[in-house]
Amino acid sequence: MSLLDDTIAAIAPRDAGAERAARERLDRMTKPPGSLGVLEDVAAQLAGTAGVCPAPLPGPTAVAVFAGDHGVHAQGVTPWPQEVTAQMVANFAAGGAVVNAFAASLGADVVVVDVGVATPSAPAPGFLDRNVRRGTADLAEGPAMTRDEARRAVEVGIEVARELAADHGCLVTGDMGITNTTASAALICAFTGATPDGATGRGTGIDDPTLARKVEVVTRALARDRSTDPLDVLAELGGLEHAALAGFVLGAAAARVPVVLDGVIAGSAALVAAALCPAALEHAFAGHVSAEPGHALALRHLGLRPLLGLDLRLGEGTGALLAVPLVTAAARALADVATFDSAGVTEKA
Ligand SMILES: Cc1cc2ncn([C@H]3O[C@H](COP(=O)(O)O)[C@@H](O)[C@H]3O)c2cc1C
Ligand SMILES: O=C(O)c1cccnc1
Repeated sequence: MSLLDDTIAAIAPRDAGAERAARERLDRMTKPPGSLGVLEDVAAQLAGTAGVCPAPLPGPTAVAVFAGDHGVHAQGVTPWPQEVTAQMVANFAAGGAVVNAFAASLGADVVVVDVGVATPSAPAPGFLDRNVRRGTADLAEGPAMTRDEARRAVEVGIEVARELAADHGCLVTGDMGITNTTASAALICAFTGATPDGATGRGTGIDDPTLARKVEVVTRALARDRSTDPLDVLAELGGLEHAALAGFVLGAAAARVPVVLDGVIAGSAALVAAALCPAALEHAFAGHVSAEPGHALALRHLGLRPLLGLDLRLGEGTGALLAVPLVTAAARALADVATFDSAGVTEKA
């Protein structure tokens, strides 16, 4: 069996008993039942993933930033040059990007993974060279990659999740890849049935003619015949970082470590993971909903409620990192808060 098959076979749904115990404890805690709203769902989910109530605090935290380049850049769907991907990889490794600042504010580790960047990067602490291919082919013209490349990039994500899960209790998705919102839109349309017009957004902030071109590119890619097999759809329309992110979600679920998803790139990759193994998403949180319109469509399809809505449209893992304190707070409340009995507080009549 391949690493991908083994990983899917190892993924189990959340533990219903631990989750029930969490719900019962949340109702006995010194607060009106239900008063923590969505954080009660977060706490119960954490217990279900850990298989024990209360769940251990979900830390330390690591964000994995998967980087890749895209042949569809040739279609003029972004004003940014492709070399910005490799330049930002160097910036992440030097600690100079927004993701580094947000991670530092949490004490989270940042790992940068070249899974598909067009040019090699210099070795650096926290940088992993797991390049599968130096950028995808142009998805407007034909398949972005082969099925074998897609599977190998998925397995990079699984391996990174497995390595990080050995000494982290909370995993966070990050991405870098100029033009990757185009591939994200194509994946979202393919998996949810959304229209290119509805799922395609302005990415880094493009003008109207560029947006029209981007919608046309996504429409053209989707018009090709393709199989419905999730790996084939990924190979046809996705990016190498999307593939690795799908694997990262699967690997976290197999290791029973909660994973917090970032924006539209992670959301589209999570659709691939869910198509390969629906139970994997039981262990995921949507950190936020980004300004990219396809992201809300992906989350709705996945049945995930975003923890934050801040109109972010950056990626890198930034929105997901901002949600980590909410996940930690939910876990701490479940673990620490007294019950009516233990605190001697009288319950409602
Ligand atoms: C300097 C810079 C830093 C970034 N960090 C994340 N992204 C984000 O923007 C890109 C996707 O947008 P599009 O599809 O429009 O190219 C991805 O690299 C994503 O991570 C960045 C983009 C830029 C320019
Ligand atoms: O949703 C995101 O994370 C996003 C949106 C625009 C550009 N880059 C990332």
